[in-house]
Amino acid sequence: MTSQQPKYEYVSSAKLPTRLGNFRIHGFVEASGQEHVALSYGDWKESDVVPIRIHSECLTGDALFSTRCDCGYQLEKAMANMVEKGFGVLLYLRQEGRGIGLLNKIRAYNLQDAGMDTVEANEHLGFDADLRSYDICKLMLEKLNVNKVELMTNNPRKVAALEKLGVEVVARKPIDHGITKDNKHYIKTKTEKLGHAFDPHLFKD
Ligand SMILES: Nc1nc2c(ncn2[C@@H]2O[C@H](COP(=O)(O)OP(=O)(O)OP(=O)(O)O)[C@@H](O)[C@H]2O)c(=O)[nH]1
Repeated sequence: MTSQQPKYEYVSSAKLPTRLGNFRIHGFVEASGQEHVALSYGDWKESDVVPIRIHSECLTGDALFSTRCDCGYQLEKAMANMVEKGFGVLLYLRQEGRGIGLLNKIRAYNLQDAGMDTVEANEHLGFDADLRSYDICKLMLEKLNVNKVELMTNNPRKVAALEKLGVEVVARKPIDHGITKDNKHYIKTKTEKLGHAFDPHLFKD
């Protein structure tokens, strides 16, 4: 009998003091070699509903303070919410640019500056609007002893993906954070074309 190689593996964890509080970082790897991390804050019981954020990598927004998108604002707000609540988990997935990668995202920025929206720009480059997978989240949550979640997101695809994986999503917590003059159009497109649950009044001038 041949043993099947696991698709995802837990690797290691360590303390991660941050500007927002003392987290722990947990490393995971896919069979393809793609690395991902989870951050945990505080402690919880198996029966607790744990506030979580599933965040896809956005180097420009998360690390370089870009205001073209709302990513960096949401990341910070989600981590701050966990500290305020006393516990929580961030699943940080390395799927940059909704899966098209950093350099294609930069190409897409140029197309957006020339008048396309974020979905049209992806399509122009030959990609679907959203190429992400959330399958690894199941192993990450199991490893962290999380059974029931309150998911911080405006993206209905994330809720559906978790439910399909058998994770109990007790509630969705909206994260309408970080709307700027630079990203208003981007967020409006996510709402109109990708089904994100933003309140339309947020886009009014
Ligand atoms: N293709 C493309 N991707 C972008 C652009 N701006 C940001 N992104 C990517 O969009 C993704 C945003 O992911 P998340 O922060 O998980 O959020 P979301 O799917 O928008 O949903 P929320 O949970 O509601 O925030 C990241 O992978 C970013 O790199 C863009 O202009 N074009």
